[in-house]
Amino acid sequence: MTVGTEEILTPEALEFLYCLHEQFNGRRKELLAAREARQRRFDAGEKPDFLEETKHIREGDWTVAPIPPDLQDRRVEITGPVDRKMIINALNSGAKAFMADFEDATSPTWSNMIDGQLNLKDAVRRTISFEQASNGKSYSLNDETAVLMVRARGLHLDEKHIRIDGEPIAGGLFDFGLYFFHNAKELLSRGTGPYFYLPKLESHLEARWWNEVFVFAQEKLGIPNGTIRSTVLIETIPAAFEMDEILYELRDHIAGLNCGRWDYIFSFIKRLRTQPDVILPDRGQVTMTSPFMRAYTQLCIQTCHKRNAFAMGGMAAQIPIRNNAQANEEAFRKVAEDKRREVTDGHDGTWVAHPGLVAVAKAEFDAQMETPNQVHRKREDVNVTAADLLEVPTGTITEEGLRTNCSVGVQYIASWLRGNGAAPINHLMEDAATAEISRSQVWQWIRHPEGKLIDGRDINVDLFKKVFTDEMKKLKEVVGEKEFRFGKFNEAADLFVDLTFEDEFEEFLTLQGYEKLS
Ligand SMILES: CC(=O)SCCNC(=O)CCNC(=O)[C@H](O)C(C)(C)COP(=O)(O)OP(=O)(O)OC[C@H]1O[C@@H](n2cnc3c(N)ncnc32)[C@H](O)[C@@H]1OP(=O)(O)O
Ligand SMILES: O=CC(=O)O
Ligand SMILES: [Mg+2]
Repeated sequence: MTVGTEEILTPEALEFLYCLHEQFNGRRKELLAAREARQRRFDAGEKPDFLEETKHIREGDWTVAPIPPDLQDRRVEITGPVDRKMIINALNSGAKAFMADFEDATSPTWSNMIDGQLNLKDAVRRTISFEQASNGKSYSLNDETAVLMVRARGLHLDEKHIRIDGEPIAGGLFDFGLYFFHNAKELLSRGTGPYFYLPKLESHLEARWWNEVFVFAQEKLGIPNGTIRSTVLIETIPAAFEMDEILYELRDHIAGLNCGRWDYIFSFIKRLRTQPDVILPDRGQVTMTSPFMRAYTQLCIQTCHKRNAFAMGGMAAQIPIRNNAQANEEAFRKVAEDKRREVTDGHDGTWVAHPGLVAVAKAEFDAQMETPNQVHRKREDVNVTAADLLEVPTGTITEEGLRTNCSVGVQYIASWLRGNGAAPINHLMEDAATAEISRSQVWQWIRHPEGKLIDGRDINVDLFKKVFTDEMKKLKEVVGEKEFRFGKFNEAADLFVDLTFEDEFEEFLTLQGYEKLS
């Protein structure tokens, strides 16, 4: 048993999880089935669009409940896995908030899940500390720390280690339920609150589900309704058409929306993958200045500010590069440029992946945002249509792009299978969302009639096999035979190939990956 399990899975906490599962798992399964049904409609050629039946909400005059004082200024939020040392580093980083991540940045092994809950429990009580065995360095919290927020797993993921009447509990209910159960009252006594990030929502009905979970959980613990505050990631293409509705459903429990750019690109590919006019160029060519990405971020800002909610920016992939000052400077320049664009557009804050980037992002926001947020900038000048959100980015597919997708995808999956959900690869932050882009591009390029390299060669199974074999050979040379064998690279390569060859597109690589995790 993982050390500390008894402290987290107390009889009372298990009873709480049981109640959440009983109340909400049935509806979760219906919502997942609704995603599948919608996919079939997209496969038949339907385009995502604003919903007719919720027009009154989009056109209505309403705002979300006032946002708590400690969430008013979120100009820089750091994100990271629920690892003990990283939690301390993130809370001490100088960022206004820290999103502790059970989703994209975490491989959901049982020990990661239990340790993560223990670490967060200690962090909330400020008793968290860490000794690094390799260099004897000690870690503890500074007097002033970031506001803690927790991202629970998405609706699609199960937590297979807790089964109720033979069924696994939802990963998201497990993460939310345990963090809330153990910490909500403590957080309130310390003048803050139970704050969450909600990932990968595809509709306002999913937001309604989360709202019902919150209402139920607060009542069960005797905590006032409206205490929980969540920030919903707009990181799927269907959700971009339901931003008002998502805010509306969660209006008593919302703090804002966040533009989760990497999953958004993945979702665009995944949901529209069979449509003849939809094919994306190399991953490196799809940027935040691509018109469809600008349309979505601008609409998010306008929608949030109209409802007095915050519009958070996203994650630039660059991270500090040690031992190469010039490359490091270039990485910082790119992050600064990204953050400058976000604050100029009207975002109220942004994400960074690394403590070394807090100052870079803060400088850009400080320079242009004198107030704690800029919710007063209503951006009434923005006029985004469905066609703008669906504008397919132009560019080219190169052999290099195909090779990078294979290599980076396998390197990330190997890391995830080893229990690390975020990894530095080619000096960029890679996590579950970025890896999904890589493998979904390869899947689509092989099958799409326009799946051709810039030199006219067809991207087919033979080309993929050749490129993939080459890339695995190169990887083996770089990491070494032994590391390749024992570092889960073979398993990762097998999974990448399986996902690529399955005609029925797998919704998330982490679903098959999870079967291989302990
Ligand atoms: C698409 C999305 O969902 S984005 C959000 C999800 N993704 C993430 O949260 C990624 C977060 N970032 C990370 O996990 C890491 O920065 C990585 C994996 C990208 C790079 O990690 P590393 O190569 O180990 O970073 P590096 O060696 O430069 O770290 C230096 C120090 O900073 C710390 N550090 C790095 N990133 C973080 C972080 N996000 N939070 C807290 N501490 C961090 C390290 O623990 C290390 O501390 P130490 O000096 O006390 O030992
Ligand atoms: O969760 C964030 C993203 O970009 O995906
Ligand atoms: Mg994401």
